[in-house]
Amino acid sequence: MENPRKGEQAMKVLNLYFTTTGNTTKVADQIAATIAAGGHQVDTIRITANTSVDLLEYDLIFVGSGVYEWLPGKPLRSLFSRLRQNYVARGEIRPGSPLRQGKTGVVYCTYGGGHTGVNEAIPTAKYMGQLLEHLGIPVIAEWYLVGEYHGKLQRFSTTGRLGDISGRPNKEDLRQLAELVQGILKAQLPEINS
Ligand SMILES: Cc1cc2nc3c(=O)[nH]c(=O)nc-3n(C[C@H](O)[C@H](O)[C@H](O)COP(=O)(O)O)c2cc1C
Repeated sequence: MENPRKGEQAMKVLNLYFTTTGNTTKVADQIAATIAAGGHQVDTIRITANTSVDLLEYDLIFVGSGVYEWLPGKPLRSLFSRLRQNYVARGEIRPGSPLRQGKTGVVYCTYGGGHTGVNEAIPTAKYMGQLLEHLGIPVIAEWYLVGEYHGKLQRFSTTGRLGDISGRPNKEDLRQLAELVQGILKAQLPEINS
């Protein structure tokens, strides 16, 4: 685990996510735990209709959602639409989207892939990444985690393109996720590894 060195500033991390059936919560919880164990401050926010947040207050931003009809959930899309308008009004989204030094984004989704596999999740990750990139925050990773279907669509958990995805994300998925998060933390503090 990469802890910030003594005297080195811990990062301020945003862990913003949307879920309807709980799979993405498991992922967001693992991200939060891994970041906190790395000695950084993390704000975890589950998006609802009333969520407000300023992405520009953070050094490192994780945004995640389940995939619903190929896109993030509506509350996330509404939030991103409000934020985009707000940042345009504040002059924070500029032509050419100049890069902001010291800011980094990661987007991820949990998806069932019942019809076309990961292809139906890609629009979700790309959608979420665009607000960050418009703000000049580079998206350095897109993660696609398999998430079982709950409720009426449950049968797709065993009959879809990805085979039997019951119980996912499972322990092993979350273990691998923690390694990916550690890799992102390492990438933010390269001097520690030199
Ligand atoms: C109403 C609904 C629509 C869904 N649509 C898609 C879809 O278009 N593509 C896909 O890959 N998975 C789809 N899924 C599966 C979910 O993306 C997957 O189970 C995800 O992990 C759900 O995240 P959550 O539990 O955090 O809400 C859908 C699930 C539901 C309940």
